[in-house]
Amino acid sequence: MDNNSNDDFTFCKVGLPTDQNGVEEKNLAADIGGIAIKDETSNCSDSSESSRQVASVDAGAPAMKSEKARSSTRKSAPRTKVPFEKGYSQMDWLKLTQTHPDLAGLKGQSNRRLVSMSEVKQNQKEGSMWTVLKGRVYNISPYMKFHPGGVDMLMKAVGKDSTSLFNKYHAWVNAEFLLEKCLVGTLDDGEGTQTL
Ligand code: HEM
Repeated sequence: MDNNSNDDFTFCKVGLPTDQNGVEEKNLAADIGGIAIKDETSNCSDSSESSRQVASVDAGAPAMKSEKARSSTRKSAPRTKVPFEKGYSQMDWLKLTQTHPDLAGLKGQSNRRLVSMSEVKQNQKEGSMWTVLKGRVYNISPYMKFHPGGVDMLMKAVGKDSTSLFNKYHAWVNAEFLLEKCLVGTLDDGEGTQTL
């Protein structure tokens, strides 16, 4: 995979909006694999809505929902976005989802199956960290280092239903799209595992 920094993209450009720290402004617009992603603006260390950065994926499946939806659902959770490590930007994640053959770790098993909560709890190891989000079960292990809120925050989701935590911090984020390739199955509310 090409790790050229010119390809790097993040939902949040870390640093000051102006060049006060010598941080170079660069055009983050990119077009990768037919998905055009625009960087429409400045910085996210400022908590005001007007200066928030908005990212959109022009492929009919936006990674984040509309600004209107974001402001109407937003609660007062603190902003704690972390700088991404080189090679772990959101653009890098999108590239990985397009190239990796088995991010969910299904090993040939179908993801159209019901998964029990006890099975979710059993998957908390490196490489296989499951969480429940809006009734779906995902292996979030591969997404860990790509999570803009940091590994520690995402670790809180492992082995449990993270829907309320997810909504508390960012109900506007389109996890169905971001984690599409990490889908393991659908939560079986009534326990017991069976094929759909
Ligand atoms: C399980 C799937 C999750 C996905 C796909 C996901 C994705 C994201 C994305 C895309 C952002 C950037 C949002 C933005 O720029 O506005 C973000 C930020 C963040 N996430 Fe998550 N997240 C997940 C779970 C969680 C959980 C469970 C927590 C808390 C325990 C959490 C805490 C945060 C925090 C604190 C930020 C930084 C918020 C900000 O400053 O705007 N995330 N996450």
